[in-house]
Amino acid sequence: MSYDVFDVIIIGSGIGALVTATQLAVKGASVLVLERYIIPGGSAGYFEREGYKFDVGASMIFGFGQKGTTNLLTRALDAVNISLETIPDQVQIHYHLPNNLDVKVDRNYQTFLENITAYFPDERLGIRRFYDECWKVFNYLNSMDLLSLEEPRYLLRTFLQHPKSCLGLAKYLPVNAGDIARKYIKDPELLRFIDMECYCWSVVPADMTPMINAGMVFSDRHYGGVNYPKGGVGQIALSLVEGLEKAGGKIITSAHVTKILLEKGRAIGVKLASGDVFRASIIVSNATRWDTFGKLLTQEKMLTNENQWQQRYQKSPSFLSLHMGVKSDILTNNTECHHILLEKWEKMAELEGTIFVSIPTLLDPDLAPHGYHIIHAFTPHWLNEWDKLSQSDYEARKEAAADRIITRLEKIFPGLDASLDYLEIGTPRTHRRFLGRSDGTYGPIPRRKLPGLLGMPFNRTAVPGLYCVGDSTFPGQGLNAVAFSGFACAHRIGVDLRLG
Ligand SMILES: NC(=O)c1ccc[n+]([C@@H]2O[C@H](COP(=O)([O-])OP(=O)(O)OC[C@H]3O[C@@H](n4cnc5c(N)ncnc54)[C@H](O)[C@@H]3O)[C@@H](O)[C@H]2O)c1
Ligand SMILES: CC(C)=CCC/C(C)=C/C=C\C(C)=C/C=C/C(C)=C/C=C/C=C(C)/C=C/C=C(C)/C=C/C=C(\C)CCC=C(C)C
Repeated sequence: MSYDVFDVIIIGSGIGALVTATQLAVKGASVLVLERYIIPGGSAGYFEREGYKFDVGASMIFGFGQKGTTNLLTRALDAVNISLETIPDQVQIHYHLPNNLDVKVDRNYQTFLENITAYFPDERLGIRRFYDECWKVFNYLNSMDLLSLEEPRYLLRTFLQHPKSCLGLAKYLPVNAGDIARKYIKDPELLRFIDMECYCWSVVPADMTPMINAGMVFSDRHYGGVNYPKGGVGQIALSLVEGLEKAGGKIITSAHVTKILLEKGRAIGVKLASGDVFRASIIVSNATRWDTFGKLLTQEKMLTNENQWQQRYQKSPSFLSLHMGVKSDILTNNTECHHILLEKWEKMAELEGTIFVSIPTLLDPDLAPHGYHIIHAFTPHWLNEWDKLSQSDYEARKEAAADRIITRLEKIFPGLDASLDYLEIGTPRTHRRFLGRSDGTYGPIPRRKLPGLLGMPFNRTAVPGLYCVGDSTFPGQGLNAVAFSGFACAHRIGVDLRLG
């Protein structure tokens, strides 16, 4: 048993955690990050097999722009004097949708508008108005420093400096993207396209997707753009850890926190599976809310406000992931890095409905052996389909699911099956085991239509001394979103600890 004392202990090392840790370390706090897995990064981690370097999650990275204030990954690395080489992606997504709706979302805004308008010429004005309104939200965000909305002096200062942006954002906080889309667009097929535009990163349709997040994604892809870190997504976490250590912070991997310790109701430390105990003035959990309040805090009664939150939000499904190494000659010259495949609109949000595809080697060929590409295909799946199976049933189910997905992908990548060199199949069980996420969930989604982002909790919790960071906090899923949550968390803690 050890009794080291820190200013801040952070449970987990996802991007939300590492942004919090680096921000606090450069402010002079003594920070300890405890990660249960063998490497940092969480959903933004990687693994290597037979010469391939696979990203655990998708490879579509926002937040690496060079201008404005919303480029939060660039800013987080800048703060610890690190810059990462990134490779611009000219097309955010190539959609392969029902009724031969085949649309590329180009980095250039006008080109994208023309691509979609070609399918819906009667909706030219509505399309323009919807996406322009998204720009309005983005421009408000991109005009101000993005810090803790729980810090009154920051709110006042920001309001005095940017009253129009603050009032504008306050107006959009309770709004969902579907409300705005239906104001301008009538064509049901086009509204379904907007649903898919939201679903493919928020995993809910437009009516349940907060307008602030839609404003970020639908505009930043044409502003800072989608940029891939050279060496793979895992480089982001490795670089943040390098910066953390340079700034005096510490990380321990293979350190599984099993309990948050309370004294007179205040969080004062953590206990590890090894029995080791660490103490700190402040504890931050990067685990999901279900894990933090259901497992790490061993109170008999769930806190009332967490209970209320769980009545509003539920766990999204997890994913079935196919990490494939394929011969490069099956991809034609104009193949894009990211694809969405859906054959029937009504199946969009169903199990195995939408297939997401990332081919990061089109941007960074060094991630695979010469002459080969990585294709990562994933599709929503629930844990209960995979739990409590014998090993042989589990393997057989994985093979059958992979066959179904590969057969469907043959439509956009003819010859895929025959060109397979390597295949690793991840299930919701894999996500639960390696990411420590309850049921392997991708994150919280509204149970029903909610007022935009108003119901998402900030970083402080009802337990004094305990904060949360990551996709269980405002503004939710996405690397740039959890980076915001990290900036906000560190800002609030910095004020609470009176750091300079
Ligand atoms: N844009 C993309 O393509 C992309 C790709 C990957 C991930 N993502 C996003 O990343 C987001 C997740 O980031 P995040 O910061 O919320 O966290 P995360 O889930 O990625 O990381 C949490 C970390 O905490 C660790 N952990 C959990 N319980 C622990 C315990 N008890 N003790 C010690 N360690 C523990 C896990 O091992 C994991 O490393 C997701 O919302 C997803 O949208 C996006
Ligand atoms: C002062 C007063 C009076 C009022 C204050 C009002 C105010 C200042 C409000 C401020 C609100 C703020 C600051 C909000 C900030 C919101 C942010 C930063 C939101 C960021 C969102 C980022 C998102 C949603 C990023 C998502 C990214 C992606 C791509 C996620 C995942 C993608 C996949 C899993 C799919 C990949 C797809 C394929 C095809 C492989």
